[in-house]
Amino acid sequence: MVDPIGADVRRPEDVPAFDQARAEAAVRELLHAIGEDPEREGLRETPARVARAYAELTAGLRMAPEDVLTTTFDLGHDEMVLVRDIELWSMCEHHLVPFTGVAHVGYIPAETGKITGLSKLARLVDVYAKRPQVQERLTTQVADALVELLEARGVIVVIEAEHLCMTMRGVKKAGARTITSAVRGTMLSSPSTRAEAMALIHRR
Ligand SMILES: Nc1nc2c(ncn2[C@@H]2O[C@H](COP(=O)(O)OP(=O)(O)OP(=O)(O)O)[C@@H](O)[C@H]2O)c(=O)[nH]1
Ligand SMILES: [Zn+2]
Repeated sequence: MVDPIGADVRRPEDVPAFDQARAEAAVRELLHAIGEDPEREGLRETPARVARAYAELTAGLRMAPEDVLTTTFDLGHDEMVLVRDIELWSMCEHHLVPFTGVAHVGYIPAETGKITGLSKLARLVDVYAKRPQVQERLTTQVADALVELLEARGVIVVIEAEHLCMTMRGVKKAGARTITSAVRGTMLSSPSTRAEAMALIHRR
């Protein structure tokens, strides 16, 4: 099943287990294809290493947001919470090379004051970053998970990233940064709330 922006919307339990042997065979084949000799000393362990690396870099495919938003507290705090500059490494689904940057994640809790641990916001970013991605979808998935699971009244997610597929190949424009945002609830309906969040995000 695919959503309008092409996301894989399978439940994590419906995603097959990572197939180490198949990934190793594919990397060996890729080495052949580029004209290398996978049997030479320096490359002998490479297919296994690359496969393990891909297992780690795609671990988010086998995780759901509720696996990381485990700790919620009813603190009665209903004002904005914003974690800025969350380091981000993901993998562009067009070229399978990294894109990297920062995510800023802010929300206005539900009226009950239901909040989560700050580290869980960073873990949530990783659930969606550790899979083949496009930046726009990553941004909206993080925002929608906070609306759904925390019942947050307002959410803002801003991601600033550099795509290595634009830096090391293709147009080769180092330093170009892509900025995406997803805004929900009161962050959308109240310009002053959104302006406050933006000011906090951009304060240096
Ligand atoms: N919207 C969006 N585009 C992305 C993202 N990551 C990579 N891309 C773009 O995806 C596009 C794929 O374009 P194609 O023309 O199919 O592939 P290509 O020939 O390799 O394109 P070039 O990168 O321009 O050489 C490129 O323009 C990439 O810059 C992303 O996160 N979001
Ligand atoms: Zn790319």
